[in-house]
Amino acid sequence: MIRAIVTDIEGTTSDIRFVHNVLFPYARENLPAFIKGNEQQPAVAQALADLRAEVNRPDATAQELIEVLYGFMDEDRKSTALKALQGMIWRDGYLNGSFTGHLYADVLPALKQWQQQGVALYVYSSGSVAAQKLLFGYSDAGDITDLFSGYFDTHVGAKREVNSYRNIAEQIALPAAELLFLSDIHQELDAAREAGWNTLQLIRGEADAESSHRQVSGFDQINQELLNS
Ligand SMILES: CSCCC(=O)C(=O)COP(=O)(O)O
Ligand SMILES: [Mg+2]
Repeated sequence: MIRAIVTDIEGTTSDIRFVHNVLFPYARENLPAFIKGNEQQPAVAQALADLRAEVNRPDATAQELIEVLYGFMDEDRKSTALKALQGMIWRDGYLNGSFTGHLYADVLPALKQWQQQGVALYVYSSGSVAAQKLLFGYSDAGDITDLFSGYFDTHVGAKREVNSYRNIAEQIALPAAELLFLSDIHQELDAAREAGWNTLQLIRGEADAESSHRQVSGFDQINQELLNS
């Protein structure tokens, strides 16, 4: 019996094109001005210190770190420091109405139904917890953050590592066999399954022939039978 569902965002609740064509370019364009204008702010200073440690360059200047961050963005590196800074930059974009967080049409009705059935809902994304709360707080359907009981980011570990799912299960305080992870990426689902979790793959676009996970094309296909099986 599934007692908690943990969902990925990009490619699962939300269109990958929203992340790659709207969020990422917005962070890119605003990065230099944001760093230069805010580098003394404690949260920004902490992220820059984490980045210096990550690249083992303790004396790197803000300008040098901006170059590092552009390199990370080019390779879509899931660096915790980069993700923290992107989330801070996106905040302005959500607040000034530049965009709202994309949600597939099948997501909100399913989340509401699962919550009413007593299934606890969580988010796990490489995007920072702050960025996750912004996306769901300023979503196409308004603020839906009250649907979720908790949020996890790379502070619990990377999404393709088994230990990350062990850490999440420990924090949710449920056995892995009662947890379901929803993601579009089979390598993430492989890691969750190795940790004992149930898995379902969202196929929002192209088929994934290399996956051994059960697949659905939307949250509306995740019915009671699937949750109980
Ligand atoms: C909070 S939405 C932005 C997601 C993000 O920054 C990202 O890198 C998506 O990575 P994921 O591993 O969650 O697919
Ligand atoms: Mg994804």
